Amino acid sequence: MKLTRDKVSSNFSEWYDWVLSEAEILDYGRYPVKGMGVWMPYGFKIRERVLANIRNLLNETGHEEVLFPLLVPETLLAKEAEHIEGFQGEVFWVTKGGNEELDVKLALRPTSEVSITYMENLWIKGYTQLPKKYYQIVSVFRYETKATRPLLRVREITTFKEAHTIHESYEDAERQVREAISIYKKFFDSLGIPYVISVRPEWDKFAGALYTVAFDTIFPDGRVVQIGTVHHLGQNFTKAFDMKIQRADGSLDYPHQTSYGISDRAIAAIIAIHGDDHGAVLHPLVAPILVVVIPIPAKEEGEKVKDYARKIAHSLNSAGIITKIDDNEKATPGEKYYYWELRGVPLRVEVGRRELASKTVSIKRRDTLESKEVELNHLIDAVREILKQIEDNMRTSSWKRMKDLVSRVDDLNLAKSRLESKLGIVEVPWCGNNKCGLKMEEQTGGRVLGSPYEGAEIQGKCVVCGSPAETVLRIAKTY
Ligand SMILES: Nc1ncnc2c1ncn2[C@@H]1O[C@H](COS(=O)(=O)NC(=O)[C@@H](N)CS)[C@@H](O)[C@H]1O
Repeated sequence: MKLTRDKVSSNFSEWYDWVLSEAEILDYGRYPVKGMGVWMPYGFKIRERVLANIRNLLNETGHEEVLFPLLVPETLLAKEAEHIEGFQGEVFWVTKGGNEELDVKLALRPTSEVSITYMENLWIKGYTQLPKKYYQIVSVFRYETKATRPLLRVREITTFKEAHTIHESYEDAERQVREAISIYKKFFDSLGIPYVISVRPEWDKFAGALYTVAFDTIFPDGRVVQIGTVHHLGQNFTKAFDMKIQRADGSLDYPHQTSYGISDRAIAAIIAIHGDDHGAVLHPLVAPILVVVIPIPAKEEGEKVKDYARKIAHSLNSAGIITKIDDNEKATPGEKYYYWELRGVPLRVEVGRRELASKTVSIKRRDTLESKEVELNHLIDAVREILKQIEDNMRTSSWKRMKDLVSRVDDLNLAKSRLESKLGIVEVPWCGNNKCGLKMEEQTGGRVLGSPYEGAEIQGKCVVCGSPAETVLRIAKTY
């Protein structure tokens, strides 16, 4: 399937499904429950490496991993009015145990604010225990009624990395929002995934939040995907649970909370944004195999070539560079190239009689498909250096591709036509009035992502009402 990566291509969706199934990452659409797929061994290893990455970032910033029950009683979920209202249509309910009707129906958690606040109310009595930063990496369930898509819009999110924090003051929770944003920046930067950070509009914040800050990225088809969100919850949930703590000045008050989460969409972004015509291009940080060694069969000296290949694989593995040798007799080198390129292995080492004779190896990069000859005794350093170059190249090229799809326009019709032709994100001057913001969605057919979390240059006139702009609003076609 020919797919030009840089053109905003309509068959991105087919490419995406093709890579996930052909590379045996995820078997999606065949398991007999809509919106749920099966992680296959290779994909499961990618998933484990992504989770290890976010775990490290959370653990080194004082977050403590916990594990809450999957089932949430309706009485808890209903505590925070806006929250239950927002999730009402998205909850899977358990209503029976064996042959008995349950007296209180139980939700499969769609997210865990109410479960965590309920238990914090038992655990936390005073400000000396604060702040607390918990997180869990669990499955959450949402009865999505729009078309489901593997990893992007599923009914079981299997890698929901949700963090929940609690603080003595609004300001300390605000500081935590900033910390969460810097953690998510590090996470996406380490994977070379580009993003814009926006404060979601009032009408599109998380149900139960004071405000929501979201990370959005642009997929190769030009559509925008929300890949992470950070919410300041204020006292909404602690008031709903009547949870008061003793403050430093001795007064009793409701503590303030935040929550933030990244779902399977992070893996969807790694596959979609870095992939190419040959399949996945895996980031070295999450690739289950970093180097595949392929011996080129030779009539004479065939055994020597294989020994040479085995020696190379052994020295790379001993240096901690996960390497696999593909000495499958039944496949030709060309078939092996196709097989491992589809799976996005960052480096391929080809060794034949020529390399044996000259004590060199030929290294082929998966990201640029460039080859280079390397002396055997420089192999380890060369591989390490090239893996670093791959990381840098993946990040810079994906940021450039995204930046080319973000444009500033000062006219609503131009914004509409831009979204229809190029998709991506348009930024228009905005007076800050929600009425004007909603009008922009109506008139462009796009969705308002919100205003830049940081660094908006404020100039021009609101494209709807003409009054002086306070900031810009980002509009896009989203998943
Ligand atoms: N059906 C879905 N499939 C895949 N990812 C989803 C789905 N619904 C939401 N997400 C992702 O999950 C992230 C967090 O979800 S959320 O509703 O915005 N926020 C929360 O649930 C908060 N409790 C923070 S953990 C979103 O940013 C979005 O990227």
